Amino acid sequence: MPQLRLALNQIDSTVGDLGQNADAIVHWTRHAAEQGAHLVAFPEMVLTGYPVEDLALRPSFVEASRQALRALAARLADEGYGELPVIVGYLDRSETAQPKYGQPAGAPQNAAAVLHRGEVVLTFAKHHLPNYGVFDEFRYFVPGDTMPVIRVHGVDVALAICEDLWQDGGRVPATRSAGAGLLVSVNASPYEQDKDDTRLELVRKRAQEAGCTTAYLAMIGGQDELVFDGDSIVVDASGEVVARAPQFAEGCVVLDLDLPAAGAAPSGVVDDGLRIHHVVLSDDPVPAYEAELAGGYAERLDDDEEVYSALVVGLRAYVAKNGFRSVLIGLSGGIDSALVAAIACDALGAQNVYGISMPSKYSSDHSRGDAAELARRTGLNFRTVPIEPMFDAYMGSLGLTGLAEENLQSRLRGTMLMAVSNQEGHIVLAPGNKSELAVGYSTLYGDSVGAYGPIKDVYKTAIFRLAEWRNRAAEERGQTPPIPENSITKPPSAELRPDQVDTDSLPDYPVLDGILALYVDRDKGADEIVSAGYGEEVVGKVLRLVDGAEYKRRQYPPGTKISAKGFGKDRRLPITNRWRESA
Ligand SMILES: Nc1ncnc2c1ncn2[C@@H]1O[C@H](COP(=O)(O)OP(=O)(O)OC[C@H]2O[C@@H]([n+]3cccc(C(=O)O)c3)[C@H](O)[C@@H]2O)[C@@H](O)[C@H]1O
Ligand SMILES: Nc1ncnc2c1ncn2[C@@H]1O[C@H](COP(=O)(O)OP(=O)(O)OP(=O)(O)O)[C@@H](O)[C@H]1O
Ligand SMILES: NC(=O)CC[C@H](N)C(=O)O
Repeated sequence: MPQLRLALNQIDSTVGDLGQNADAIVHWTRHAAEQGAHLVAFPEMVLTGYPVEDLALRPSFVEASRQALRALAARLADEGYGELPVIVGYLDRSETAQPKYGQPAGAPQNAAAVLHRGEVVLTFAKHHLPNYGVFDEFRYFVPGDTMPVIRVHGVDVALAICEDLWQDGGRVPATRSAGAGLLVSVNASPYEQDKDDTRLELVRKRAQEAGCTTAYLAMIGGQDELVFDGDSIVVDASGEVVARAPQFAEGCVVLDLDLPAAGAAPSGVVDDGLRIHHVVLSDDPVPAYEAELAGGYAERLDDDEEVYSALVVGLRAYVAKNGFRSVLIGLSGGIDSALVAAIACDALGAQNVYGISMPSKYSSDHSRGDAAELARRTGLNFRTVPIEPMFDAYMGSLGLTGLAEENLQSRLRGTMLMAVSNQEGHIVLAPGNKSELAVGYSTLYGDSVGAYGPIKDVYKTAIFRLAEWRNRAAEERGQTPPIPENSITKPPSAELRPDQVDTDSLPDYPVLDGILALYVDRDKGADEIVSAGYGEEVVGKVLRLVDGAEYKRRQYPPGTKISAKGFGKDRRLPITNRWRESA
């Protein structure tokens, strides 16, 4: 059996930065060459970044991607890596299919290419286009209709792109029909809780269907609301795991695979009308090499650590990729802003995190003290600016009462945060959680101001769990737990009027989150939620609040998605909407 040394580069790329992405590909190809690799792969659309959204509709960007691909092929050869075949995802256009929006050139395609000896020797487009959740690929792309197979050192390697593995039919059975000895799938699969288990089962199943070792190469990093968690997987033809890369870590998995020698060159049309496109790069057996490398098996993170890591990676990517270094947070002494501050310190370093306590006449002593204690524990930059003089000035002019008076306090804090952001250049983090966003429990242009919402997809009940996990993790490492115990144990309160607590307006969080999980995440109707054991009255109230807060959510900043249904592209509801659920 020939052996093939495969290098899977689980790396980050930045949407639109063709130059920097090409540099990263060269860097990691050099690394793979130094490791003696015979075949090198990079993730889906690594050259352009993923997802490019409506940039795909701009012919200038499509051309730039095609041009960057050709330049990359030449550069790899110039730098001495021409003999090494490199699989690179990029944005292409079809020479034949008409664009959907009348652009002058052919329709855009989510494509990948094999670069060898300075040339683009093979290109192919994704066959199955995802069009659900956060994906809109039918909006942009036309599907590919070939089955790419490259012969590398006497092994036939079939190629696929992400969704090609998620749907039945297409390139997986075609890999078997083509008699390939290895299937390499390049991916950009956004993080969701528990998706690692789903992916593992998927890859095992598809390897058995394809009848060959299957390498699933994942992307790492973050793009706007999405986090890419890595977790590349290689399984053999029987579905046994051969290697698994770490989650949330950039790097290269290099492994030696025993693979069957290729037979006669595959040709013809196979499953789903896919025409085999077979390119022989090298029929020579693999040159002798010495060191035995193993891909290894990185242990999975536990559930809370995994979510927390996703929140850290998502925030870090957003801040860095948008050209910022520092963030600003209003610190109330409560658990939400404390958790956001802990995440920010882990993502950016405490020296880049700025917190302001902005007490009003309703702020309790403990809320001021807890905010200061958080700053002491984490080392973030801290100051206190009371809002009372500004509040008094507004009240003197307007004579506000009730909710208007309450919301004014929140808005003064929002204005203050934006003013300091303008003055000092930090971006403002919005500390709203998924429970609050669901029911509209925040003040528009008040505590909802900001550039990014790190915990907007985390329910309040999970906020407590994550805070406790982060403190426990610190203790286990012999460090100071970042979040003051009091911020975790005191009853949540907006402190906008005397003795206010969240439960004055909302059901207890376990009940609220239970209902939201059914209504928001699973689109259950009122009857089904009541049948699940929740009271008719509370269900009616929560559903009314959720429906009535759509306008507020639309104006909320973007933030890291961790669930299968975040408040972003996953859940698109009309703002103007008279449909109401009744139990
Ligand atoms: N469909 C629609 N499309 C566009 N705008 C719409 C609208 N419906 C109302 N509006 C407008 O929205 C505004 C009302 O919204 P808004 O000003 O936010 O005020 P509102 O939602 O009435 O009140 C804020 C609520 O959030 C609570 N809160 C505030 C701050 C922090 C926290 C916390 O614990 O985290 C909780 C507070 O106790 C109160 O219950 C009005 O200007 C109204 O005209
Ligand atoms: N006294 C304050 N000083 C600074 N920021 C504040 C203050 N009060 C509220 N904020 C900001 O407004 C956000 C909403 O806070 P609020 O206390 O109303 O409710 P919360 O959702 O329970 O949040 P938290 O758990 O952080 O207190 C806070 O996370 C914080 O960023
Ligand atoms: N880029 C893709 O095709 C991703 C789609 C796939 N179902 C996933 O979530 O992993």
